[in-house]
Amino acid sequence: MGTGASKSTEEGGSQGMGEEEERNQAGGQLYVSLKMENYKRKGDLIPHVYGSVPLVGSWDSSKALSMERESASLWELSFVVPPNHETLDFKFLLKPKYSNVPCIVEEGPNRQLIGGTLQGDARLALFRLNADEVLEYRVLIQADRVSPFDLAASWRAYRENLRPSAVRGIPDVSINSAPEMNAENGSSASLELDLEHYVVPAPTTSATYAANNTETPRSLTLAGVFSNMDGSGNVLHPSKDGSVSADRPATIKEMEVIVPDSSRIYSGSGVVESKSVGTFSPSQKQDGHRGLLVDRGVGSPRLVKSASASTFTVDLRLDTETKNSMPAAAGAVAAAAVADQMLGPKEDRHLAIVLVGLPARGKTFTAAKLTRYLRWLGHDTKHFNVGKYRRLKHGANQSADFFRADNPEGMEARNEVAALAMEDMISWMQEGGQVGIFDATNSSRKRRNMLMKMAEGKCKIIFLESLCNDERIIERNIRLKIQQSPDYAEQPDFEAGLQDFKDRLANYEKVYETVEEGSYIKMIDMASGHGGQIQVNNISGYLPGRIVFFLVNTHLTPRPILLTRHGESKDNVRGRIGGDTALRSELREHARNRRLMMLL
Ligand SMILES: Nc1ncnc2c1ncn2[C@@H]1O[C@H](COP(=O)(O)OP(=O)(O)OP(=O)(O)O)[C@@H](O)[C@H]1O
Ligand SMILES: O=P(O)(O)OC[C@H]1O[C@](O)(CO)[C@@H](O)[C@@H]1O
Repeated sequence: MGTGASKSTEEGGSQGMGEEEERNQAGGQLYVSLKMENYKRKGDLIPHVYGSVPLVGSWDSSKALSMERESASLWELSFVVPPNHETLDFKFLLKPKYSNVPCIVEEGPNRQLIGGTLQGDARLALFRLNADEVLEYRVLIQADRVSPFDLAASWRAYRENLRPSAVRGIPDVSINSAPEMNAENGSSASLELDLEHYVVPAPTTSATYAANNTETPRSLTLAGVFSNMDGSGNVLHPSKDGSVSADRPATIKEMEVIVPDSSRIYSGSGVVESKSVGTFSPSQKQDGHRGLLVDRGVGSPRLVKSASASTFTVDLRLDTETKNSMPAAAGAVAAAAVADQMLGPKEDRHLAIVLVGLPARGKTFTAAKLTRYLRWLGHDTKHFNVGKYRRLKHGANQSADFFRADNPEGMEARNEVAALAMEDMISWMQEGGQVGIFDATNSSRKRRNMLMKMAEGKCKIIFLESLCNDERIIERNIRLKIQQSPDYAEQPDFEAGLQDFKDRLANYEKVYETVEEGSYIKMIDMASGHGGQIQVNNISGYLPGRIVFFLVNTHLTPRPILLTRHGESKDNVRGRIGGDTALRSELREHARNRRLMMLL
């Protein structure tokens, strides 16, 4: 018989509430393992699990998580939830891995997991194939509390070996299994948290254009509204999450790029003074987030009001207490992502970062970097680029006239694709997505009002405006855009492309309205190499604080990274390589000088 042999069940009766709460406080997550015995594959039918929360598909069988074959006839699905997770109703079902038909849901009421404990009687899973044929399988459901350290170790082992491991007795972590290329063997699940997905564009040599890596319109796959080429030769590839991505190496044209002096030296104290100007809501609370948060060793920003009411200082010194109390562990990222999906009031779970800025102000660049950072912290984040939607719907060869504010067709077309991208982003959030990054110029108050209306009651919006007053940087950016953007891939004449982009920019400049409404962060001259400024208004909460911290610290200009070998060590003198002995004493001075050289 299937059992709810969870640790929590056994402990539930004997533990006092205080103790249980204490254990929750101490961190750790519940590692839930669902197993089905003796299932021999019937055609392409594979056991799946679906249920009431986004993690298991929100009762949408097409998003059910497929179980993986652990041995010839034992199937398993495991995931991590916080100990005080929402009630999880779920059922087993049989269906093909890449299709939703046939879909045979197990008979009987929903199974229910509360606090890692299976409610009610454990029972066989019964699948009625037709009037005469019923299949029965024993299922095992187990929840174990694991510490962030064990999770981290298990996660690392998984990443390193890509096969089941049993570090400290903990089975492998498998979260949000997604369809993979090899449908036949049904082995290792791929992980939703593909932290390497994003490539930050390197300005001069990047072969990828950051906007290509962003989300593709849902309607592209559903209704065929868009063409399957974005006008620049991009081929659309189905990806593992069922969406489609487009990529192609940018056409590199011969041109000269002027790279301004990028040196930015911070003082050794780690305190950046007056980098930020503006208001910061006193209601900011670092502890307002209920999910497990991962300290990535970067600390939290401490925003200290200075004597002047309108300025504050960002203190970047690490809070050693916080640093030591949380593991900077990859495995805990997984737990954080799951915890974030399941905890907190619904309206607080979704954040939209809406970029604002004239063309060639680094919006896409910033959006891609921020996406990667937030994913790295464990937050489910997606980047929606309206330019990509525009290219797919209207082709990539629109001239500057398309972007004139007094061109009603152009305006309608632009607003339409912006609304489509926003709709897609909100739908994705309603399916459990956490942070959406909405990347367009959003350069008029009217457009931003439209977005705020669409977001009402669904997500919180923070505008992130990029302003740049340095003509040299703008010129460099524009030249890079002509080189890399699919908008100019078909334009063989670099100068003609340059002129068209400058005309486009002029059209935007005529009607540009800087952000003065709502919650916003302004990045001003951040790429100038002279520090720049960040202004914030009406920003509060853990995640927005992290975002400000990231933007303050991010490097926007190319800079050298110096690597150096250590000098000759005492072991080296004895002919040994490796070990960890001290340097030859006469080399210590040399090492000190070398460190100094690197700091300069
Ligand atoms: N804060 C910034 N200010 C100015 N330039 C920046 C900034 N951040 C990055 N950049 C540079 O801007 C260049 C162009 O960036 P990007 O394509 O992201 O611009 P964009 O604003 O999205 O343009 P568009 O609206 O035309 O798509 C990048 O190569 C990057 O080096
Ligand atoms: O419709 P908006 O807000 O101008 O923003 C989208 C447009 O911004 C751009 O990035 C401007 O260059 C275009 O690629 C894109 O079509």
